[in-house]
Amino acid sequence: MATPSIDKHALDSFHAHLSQSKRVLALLGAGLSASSGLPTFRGAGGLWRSHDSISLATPEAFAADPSLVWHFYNYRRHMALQAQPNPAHYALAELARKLPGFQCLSQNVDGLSQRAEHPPDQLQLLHGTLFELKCASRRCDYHETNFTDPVVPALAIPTGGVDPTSNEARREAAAAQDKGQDLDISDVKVPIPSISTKDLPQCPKCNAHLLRPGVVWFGESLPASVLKNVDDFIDADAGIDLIIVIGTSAKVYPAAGYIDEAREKGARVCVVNMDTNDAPASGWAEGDWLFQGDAATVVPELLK
Ligand SMILES: CC(C)NC(=O)[C@H](Cc1c[nH]c2ccccc12)NC(=O)[C@H](CCCC/N=C(/NCCC(=O)O)S[C@H]1O[C@H](COP(=O)(O)OP(=O)(O)OC[C@H]2O[C@@H](n3cnc4c(N)ncnc43)[C@H](O)[C@@H]2O)[C@@H](O)[C@H]1O)NC(=O)OCc1ccccc1
Ligand SMILES: [Zn+2]
Repeated sequence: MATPSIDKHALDSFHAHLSQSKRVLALLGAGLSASSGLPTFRGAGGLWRSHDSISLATPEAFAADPSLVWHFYNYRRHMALQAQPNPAHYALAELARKLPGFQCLSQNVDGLSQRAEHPPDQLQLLHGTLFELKCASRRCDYHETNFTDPVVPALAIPTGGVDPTSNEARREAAAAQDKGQDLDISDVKVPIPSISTKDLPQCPKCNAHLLRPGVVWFGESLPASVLKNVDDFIDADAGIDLIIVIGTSAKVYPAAGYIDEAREKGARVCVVNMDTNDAPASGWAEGDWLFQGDAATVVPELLK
C-alpha cells in the first residue's frame, strides 16, 4: 500500500519513467541517513557544540586545533557506527543490482550505503568516508581503513568519568551514567578535554605527521578517480534518463552542480526531501517530481 502522503498520480508517472530508464543517477545527502539517527549538516543550525560544522571541516581548522577536529570526527564515527542503514539505503542498493546503468553519487561519509551492501562500483563517494584515515601530510601517501571506536583511547567519549567542572555537568554525567549512556559531546555544556598531539592518531609510515579523517574538506578537491567516474558517466553519449536527488540541500559544489549537468544530458529530476523549500539550485522544470517526506519511507516506494 503506497505511503499515504505520496501522490498516486505522481508515483505512477515516476514508476512509468523509471521502468523506461536505462541510465539513472542519484545524488545523496545527509537527509538519506536522518532516520538512521544521524544529524544532518544543517540540522541543529549546522552547529556542533558551538562550532559551525562547515568551519570544522577544513584543513585550516585541523591545523589550528587537531584535538577539537578529532573530537568532531571521532564523535561522528561513533554515531555512524551506532547507526543502522535504513530502508532507503537498501532500496538504492537493490536498484543498483537490478540496473547496471544506475550510479549513486553520495555526499555522505557515514558508511551506511556501504553497510547496506550497495555495489561499490555503483557508489561514488564524492566526499570520502569517516572510516578511511590518511596522513595529514601531502608528501606521505599513507592511508588505512579504520573502524576503531574511539579512534584512539584519548578520544573516548566521556561517560561520567570526566571531571566535569560544573555541578550541572556532574549531574548530567551521573544521570547519563545511571542510564549507561554516553554524554552527548555535541552539547557544548559537556566538557571535552584538549588532547595533546602525541595522543592523537599518528601516521605509522612517516612518523612525522598526524593521521586525519579520509574525508574531503572544504577547499580540497574531490578524489580524482571519483571525479573521473562521474564525468565519464555524465559525458557518455547515451545521455541520462533520470536523476533522483535525495535528502540534500544541494548547496555544496561540485556535488550540487551534477543536477543541472544531468538535466542538460536529458535527465528528468526527481527530488525527495522532508522540506519542499530545498529545491534544486536551478529551480524546478516541467516534468520534475517532488516527493515530500522521510527518505526512509519515500525512496522504497519510489524504487519498488
Ligand atoms: C558551502 C558551499 C557554498 N561551499 C562549497 O561548495 C565549496 C566551495 C565551492 C566550490 N565551488 C563552488 C561554487 C559555488 C560556491 C561555492 C563553491 N566546495 C568545496 O570546497 C569543495 C569540497 C566540498 C566538500 C566538503 N566536504 C563535505 N563533507 C565531507 C566532510 C565532512 O562531512 O565533515 S560537504 C558536506 O556538507 C554537505 C551537507 O549537505 P547535505 O548532505 O545536503 O546536508 P544538509 O544538512 O545541508 O541538508 C540535508 C537535507 O536533507 C533534508 N532532510 C532532512 N531530513 C530528511 C529526511 N528524513 N528525509 C529526506 N530529506 C531530509 C533537509 O530538508 C535538507 O534539505 C554535504 O555535501 C556533506 O558531504 N572543494 C572544492 O571546491 O575544491 C576546489 C578545488 C579544486 C581543485 C583543487 C583544490 C580545490
Ligand atoms: Zn605520513
